[in-house]
Amino acid sequence: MVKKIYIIGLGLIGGSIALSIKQNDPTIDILGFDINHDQAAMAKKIGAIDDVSQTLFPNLENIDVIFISTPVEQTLKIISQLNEVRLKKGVIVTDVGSTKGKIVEYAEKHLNHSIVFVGGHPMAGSHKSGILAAKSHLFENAFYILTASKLATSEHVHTIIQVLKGTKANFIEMTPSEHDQITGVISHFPHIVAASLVFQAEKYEEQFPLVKRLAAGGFRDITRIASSSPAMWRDILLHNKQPLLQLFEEWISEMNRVKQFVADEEAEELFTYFNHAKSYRDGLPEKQKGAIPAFYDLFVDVPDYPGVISEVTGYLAMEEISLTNIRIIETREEIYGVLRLGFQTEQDRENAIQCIGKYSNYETFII
Ligand SMILES: NC(=O)C1=CN([C@@H]2O[C@H](COP(=O)(O)OP(=O)(O)OC[C@H]3O[C@@H](n4cnc5c(N)ncnc54)[C@H](O)[C@@H]3O)[C@@H](O)[C@H]2O)C=CC1
Ligand SMILES: O=C(O)C(=O)Cc1ccc(O)cc1
Repeated sequence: MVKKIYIIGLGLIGGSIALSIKQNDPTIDILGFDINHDQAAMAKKIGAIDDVSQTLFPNLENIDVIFISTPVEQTLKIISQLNEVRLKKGVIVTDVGSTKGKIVEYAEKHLNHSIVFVGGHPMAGSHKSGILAAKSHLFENAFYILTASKLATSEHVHTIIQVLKGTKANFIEMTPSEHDQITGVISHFPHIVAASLVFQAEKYEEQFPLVKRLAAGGFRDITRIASSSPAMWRDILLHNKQPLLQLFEEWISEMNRVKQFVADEEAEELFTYFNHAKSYRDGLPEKQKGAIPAFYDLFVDVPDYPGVISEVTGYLAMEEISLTNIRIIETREEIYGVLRLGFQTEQDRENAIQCIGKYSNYETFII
């Protein structure tokens, strides 16, 4: 039975895990540490953890499970020191890193046999960092991948699943190599593409200063993840080198294929290209959160006067509906403006439609 947990790294993911564990079982005692003391203090203030440790390795002899939720290079450094620490025999150590191969291999090679390592990766998150972005429901409906090390039994894996029950995630087991290839294609490589599109636009801005002002809508959507933590993504790319090198090759040859269609004005091939992409994408599961989560957007036609944003957000606050994003779309010059509101879940968006309809006559629509 898990009673005491230690969380190292109290940012977006460590904080969200702490909140979900606490919400599900307040009797579990959570001790936390972060090299950034303000993050740790804030984690305690918002009730994510019970106590802050002032050092990385305080007395941990009564800790049942240790979560390492730091950037992946830091995770390796922390694992490398665990053998020197007095820990409970059979303690389970798990992590949340976006890569698994290097971490699990390192843990298997270096940890003594009284420490059981189970790799973990919640496949949801955000481009935001830090404890203030943490949410107890961040992983609801998302996949949470577990990659057991050689020493871990199904009982150890089950213990981690039990501890993380409050995340309401869908747990799935795979090998570290499967994990790294899959996340390479659906998460890591798309981050590289997003950043490269931003570079391309920035270069064009020298010649066409309007680029920045016109880069709204689709461009913002496809490049949102380029706003993620640079240090975190640097480490992820360095950890997942081989699968990513393979993906670069495949991507470049795919770009060359499409480039040729354009050069040769192959209308039919271009139609087939987009049509195939559309039908595959349209078939992706919608309700499940993926590594790159969907945000549920709602558009509201509002009159263009000062205070209208606080009016609408005030209605949502009255009904305790949380927003993840808010933006005014300024491309129209008529009397009405459009407010784009982002929600974490489809249910929140549905509640917002009802709420705005109840308090105002503003028209809401979904695209
Ligand atoms: N951001 C995301 O959407 C997701 C991130 N991940 C993984 O989760 C891990 C953490 O990412 P985030 O929570 O997003 O980052 P974050 O930047 O919000 O939090 C990381 C925290 O770790 C602390 N930290 C760094 N080095 C430390 C050390 N040596 N000892 C103690 N604390 C240390 C930082 O001060 C920071 O508070 C990364 O490995 C990342 O790959 C996994 C899923 C989603
Ligand atoms: O912001 C986004 O959409 C992300 O891509 C979140 C994310 C970041 C890292 C992960 O390992 C998993 C999910």
